[in-house]
Amino acid sequence: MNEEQVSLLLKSAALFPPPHGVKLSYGTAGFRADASLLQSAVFRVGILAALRSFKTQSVIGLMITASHNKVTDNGVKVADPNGGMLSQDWEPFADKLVNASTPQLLVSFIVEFIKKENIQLVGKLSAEVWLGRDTRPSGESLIEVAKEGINSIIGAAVLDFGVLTTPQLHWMIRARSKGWKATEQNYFEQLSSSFRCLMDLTPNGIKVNVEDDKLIVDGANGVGGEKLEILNSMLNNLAIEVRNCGNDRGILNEGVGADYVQKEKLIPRGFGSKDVGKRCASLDGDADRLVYFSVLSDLSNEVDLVDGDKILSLFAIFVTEQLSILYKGADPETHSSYQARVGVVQTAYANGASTDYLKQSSGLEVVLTPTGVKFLHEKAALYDIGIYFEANGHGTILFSDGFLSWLEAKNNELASISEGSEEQKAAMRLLAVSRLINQAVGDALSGLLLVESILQYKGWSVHKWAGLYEDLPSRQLKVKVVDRTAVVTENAQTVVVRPLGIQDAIIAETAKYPRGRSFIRPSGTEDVIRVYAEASTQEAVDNLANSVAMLVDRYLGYGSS
Ligand SMILES: CC(=O)N[C@H]1[C@@H](OP(=O)(O)O)O[C@H](CO)[C@@H](O)[C@@H]1O
Ligand SMILES: [Mg+2]
Repeated sequence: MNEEQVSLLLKSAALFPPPHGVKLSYGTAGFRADASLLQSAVFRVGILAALRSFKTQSVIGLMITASHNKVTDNGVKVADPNGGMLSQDWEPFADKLVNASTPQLLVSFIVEFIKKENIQLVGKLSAEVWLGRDTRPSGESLIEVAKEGINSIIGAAVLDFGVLTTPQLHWMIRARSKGWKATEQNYFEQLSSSFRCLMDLTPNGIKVNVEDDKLIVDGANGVGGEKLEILNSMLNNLAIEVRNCGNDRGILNEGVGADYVQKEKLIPRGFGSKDVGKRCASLDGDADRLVYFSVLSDLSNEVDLVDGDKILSLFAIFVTEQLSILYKGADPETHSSYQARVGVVQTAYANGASTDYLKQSSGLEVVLTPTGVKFLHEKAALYDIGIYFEANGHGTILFSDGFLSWLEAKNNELASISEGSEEQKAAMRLLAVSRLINQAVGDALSGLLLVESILQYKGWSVHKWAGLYEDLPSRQLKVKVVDRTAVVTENAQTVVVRPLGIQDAIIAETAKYPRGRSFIRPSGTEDVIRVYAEASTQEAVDNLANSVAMLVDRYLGYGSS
């Protein structure tokens, strides 16, 4: 690094000192905290994004969002050129950068890192970072801080796209690095045209009166509602009513949104007895999560939840069905030349009934990873068609390049010999799915359109779908502790290895309940320990979850030391 660069960094870093006594970690999905604590972190992630762009010689994304967290929180995360999360081997550098206590230390870490990574900051090479933010009020000023960070690396350019959903930015970055059209408008066009294509391929005989069959969407008072309205205006074969758009004084994620509906299993604000039995969906604050639900009765606030596990099951059913249609007509030789490997990926939060269902009914390979999309995505990418979902509704489908080129060729071949045949339609459907679904990252909007087209294709109501299998009763709780980093887990985060003794206590407690299962882990996005429990009845699972929460408090709570 030359002198000019060093002095620019020292000068600008001095404007954004890190808050005293706050240690931040890149966590499950970037740095998150109360927005007032984030200026320094965002500035430094701006630097990191510019360096990442120099290193990869591709456009990098930087998103300001705290997703489902409360409106006063915010966060920052980086999208890599493939549209996925920041490569995990850069996370320790991100932690080091953000927690450096002085500008001098910050600069010395940067110097050391660019040497280690052999990043060339000089010569003809340049860098470019694209910015997006959700609708949090603090986002406006944090975006400006991110720009300061990026601009403090000489040769780095910045493009600010304003308010976007997180998956839109990831999609745009992926499209850009593949040399495709990459604007927000291109995103809407690709989603709407591939959705239309899927709807056109719906088998004859399914007559749908779209007005009677309206989908009602809870936008979490965030960015998703307004973007869905735009998408909706480009579709003419689906009726969507969006509520909780954030323009009716509702507060982001407060009593609304996918996280609330999935974790509390209660109806979001703005929904009520008038909606009993209707097909409803809920997005989270940055629209990368999607769950469906129906209002159970006008006497209670409870929902019949159709969570990420059931979306995963629906996608798996559809994909395997299309593959078998495609293979049926193929001569055995061609067929054996490409046997697509299909795999599904879940986390320990997946309802046990869903895992059983997927294994038994579809015979698919089911893999478990730790929580966090970065882990699921990585595993799903190992298949020709990898479908991953977290129970909370974050997930997508990944298609391998090899499979897609085979599929394109197959489609062309079928079009020339048997245009309009069932086999060719199956090929076209799978191709349309690969364009509709956001292959960069889980995306509530593209996921929603895929769900809608599959329900139409199958002629299924939300109730029929919900009845694929019955969820085991489950409960999630959060416990505030002195130091959540004291909890160390292994085995896809299902076994606690520190503090000593607590795992045995959890096992002993769980053994008291038929079909009992419980685990704890530190949240990567909130300052809490999460408790998950499952058992054969709701009463039993509530007791189990409460007992485990008490164990957490005994071992780690404020009275524990
Ligand atoms: C139980 C749960 O839903 N955890 C969520 C939540 O992470 P935690 O590390 O559990 O706070 O936010 C992540 C980012 O959105 C998401 O990937 C993850 O699934
Ligand atoms: Mg989110």
